[in-house]
Amino acid sequence: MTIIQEAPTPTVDPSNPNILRWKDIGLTLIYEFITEADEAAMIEAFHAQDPARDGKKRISQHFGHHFDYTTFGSVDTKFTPVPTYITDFLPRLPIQTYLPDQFTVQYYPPGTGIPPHVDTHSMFGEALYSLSFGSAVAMQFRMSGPNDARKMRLPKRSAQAESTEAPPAVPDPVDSREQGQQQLDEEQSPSWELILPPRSLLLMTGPSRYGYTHAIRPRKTDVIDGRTVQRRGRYSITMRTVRRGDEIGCDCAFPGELALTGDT
Ligand SMILES: O=C(O)CCC(=O)C(=O)O
Ligand SMILES: [Fe+2]
Repeated sequence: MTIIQEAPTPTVDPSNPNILRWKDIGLTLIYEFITEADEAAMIEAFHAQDPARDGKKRISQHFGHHFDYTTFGSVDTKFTPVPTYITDFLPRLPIQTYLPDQFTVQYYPPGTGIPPHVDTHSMFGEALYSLSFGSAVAMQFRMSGPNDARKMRLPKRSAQAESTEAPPAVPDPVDSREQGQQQLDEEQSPSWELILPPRSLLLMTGPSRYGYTHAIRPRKTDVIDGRTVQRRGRYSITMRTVRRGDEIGCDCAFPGELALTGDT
């Protein structure tokens, strides 16, 4: 059984109460990063391309360098121009030394979510952003362990075939008793949920980016400030920076990586 614990307490930026930081795990949440007018325009732009709102599945739109669900990397030959509703806010992202160049806009009808995963370490830069709009949602974090890495879904074909890098390592086999114990430990490793309000920007770096899985549980309600609240349609823009050539690879201290689910 998964143990749910209280979310750790953030530090509020002394000069801007809209900025919350969990410094030890590299997590930042910025409230009201976009205006309500921006939000309305983004929702309209999304549905101009994908009119359905009443489906039961998450819908994704890809901009910039596409994510390739067979390699968990990016496709260099597929580039979709990035809409101005995204490029307009890039100069306000908290990290300006490098900027995202891959954008996935997703619509989550109420009741849908995304399974626990760690976005690929080797293919994307450290900073991982999620801009939420349309509805609040709870994002669940859980420290990932070696068994999570073992469950990693390897790419169907290696994006590194053309590069000089070795393909992703297959985790060492372990004896089944040890594996069973680890599985138990991990199932019992506590998870906690963080409410992402509409118009907020989440930035994951360090441990929260590499050492924790993140997920959205598929359910119709969330508990916000002690009240059960119905989810409405929620949208997000996941922003990543594609690593290229020599930058592909990962020497971080965290165990393995879980690939994204390839269902979109
Ligand atoms: O919808 C979100 O906020 C996060 C989505 C996500 O984790 C991803 O696309 O990798
Ligand atoms: Fe993710």
